[in-house]
Amino acid sequence: MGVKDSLLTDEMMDTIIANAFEWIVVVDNKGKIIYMNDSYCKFTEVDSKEVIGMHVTEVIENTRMHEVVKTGKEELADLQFIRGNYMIANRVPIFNENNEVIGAYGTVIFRDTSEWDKMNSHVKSMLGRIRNYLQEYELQTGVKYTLEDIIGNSKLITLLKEKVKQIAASDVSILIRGESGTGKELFAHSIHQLSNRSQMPFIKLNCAAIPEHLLESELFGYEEGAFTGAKKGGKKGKFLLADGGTLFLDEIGDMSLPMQIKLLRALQEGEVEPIGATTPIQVNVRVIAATNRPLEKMMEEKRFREDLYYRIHVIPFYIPSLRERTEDIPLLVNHFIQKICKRTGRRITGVTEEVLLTLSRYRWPGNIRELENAIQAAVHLSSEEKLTMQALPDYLTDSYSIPLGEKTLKETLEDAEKQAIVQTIEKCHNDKLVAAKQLGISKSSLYEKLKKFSIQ
Ligand SMILES: Nc1ncnc2c1ncn2[C@@H]1O[C@H](COP(=O)(O)OP(=O)(O)OP(=O)(O)O)[C@@H](O)[C@H]1O
Repeated sequence: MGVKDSLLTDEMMDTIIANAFEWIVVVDNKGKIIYMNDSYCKFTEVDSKEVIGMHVTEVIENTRMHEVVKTGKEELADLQFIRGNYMIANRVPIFNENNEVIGAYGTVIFRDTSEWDKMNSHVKSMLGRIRNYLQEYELQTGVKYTLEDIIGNSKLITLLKEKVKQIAASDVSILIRGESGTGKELFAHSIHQLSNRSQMPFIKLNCAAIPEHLLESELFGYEEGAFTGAKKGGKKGKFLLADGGTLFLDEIGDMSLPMQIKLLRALQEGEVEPIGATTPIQVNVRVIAATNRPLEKMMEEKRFREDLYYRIHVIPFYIPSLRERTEDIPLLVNHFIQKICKRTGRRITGVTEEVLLTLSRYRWPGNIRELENAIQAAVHLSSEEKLTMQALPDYLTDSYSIPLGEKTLKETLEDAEKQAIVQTIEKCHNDKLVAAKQLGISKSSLYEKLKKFSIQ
């Protein structure tokens, strides 16, 4: 709605601009004043009608408005000394449709830079306090991320963020599924941070990273002298460290069957028995588990226990891959550029259209982690203000080329067929009937192909 159609009348606009907190001056292309608002006139002790037509240098000390109409270049946040004070001035040229400068407008934001200094130091001290508080909170609880750290405005991510808010307080177990690098850990932290346990510890254990024989002592701890090599005083297990808080079991699909039994027992009984202990210890822990493994198939093959599955799968939580939400790529790219520039002191303002298109087309098997690494490499390689195709790692720009000479024609065609099937099923959110329709084949022939290519 334009000003003319709105309830705002021209008189109202005049009053607002005349008394605006900012001082405003408008000049023509010769530097002659055509408007100066009341508050600016009061300060410079001139009459708002009399100044019209005067050269701006006759009215305002140290002005550069007459220069801006000559250069056509805006000058932002410039310091200008007026009547004994440094002020912060913005000067912006005005162009006509032929791109000729027809004038300029200037604003002065702070009448006195001490106001600005005060405000600046106040903001800085607040930021410092918040940072200290966050560091302390991270140190005390282990929580590194909150929902605000999850970047993305696609429908899928927005819905997931809503779901986090709904389920965080419920205190039930959650199983987060999703490919590697999709942000499972970020979501686990955010759920804990929004739960009633947020002031208690968030403890992470990567079940795939710990050798089988050490996993039990990592989870449940041990008593002094429990085995040769045991530490003096024993060791607290992750369960006890997480008491009152949340235990995040990453890569739970990689846990061996004997460990699954022990974990299930601890979850069911609410108690753990450190190795070498004679009595169990009560614990109150919420478990958030994560995996990229096909647990249902593993259950069929008796590689994952059904009872444990149902114990941890109270609320399923699926994080879509990056290729299912390419709308998030521009925001993520900017986020990572800013993050990396802040860390390295580089000045990169964005990416070219071509780069954005390339990034949106790539399949991102390593998801957001891979995107972050690619941007990091590009920022380091770039000497331009915007990231260009030259700065992108080769594999991103070559991703559509066919590996000539490496595969037979039959294999190449099969690869393409497989890729088309996987992508379509993902796009249809696993609805095979819809996917078959989109691929132009029957449901039974889709199932045949899934079997042929061992697609789960
Ligand atoms: N939505 C997001 N916004 C910003 N950064 C993200 C987002 N999702 C993931 N990341 C970043 O991507 C990286 C991988 O995230 P994370 O470790 O949570 O993934 P994951 O799914 O747990 O991976 P894995 O299964 O390999 O453990 C981290 O550096 C994280 O900060």
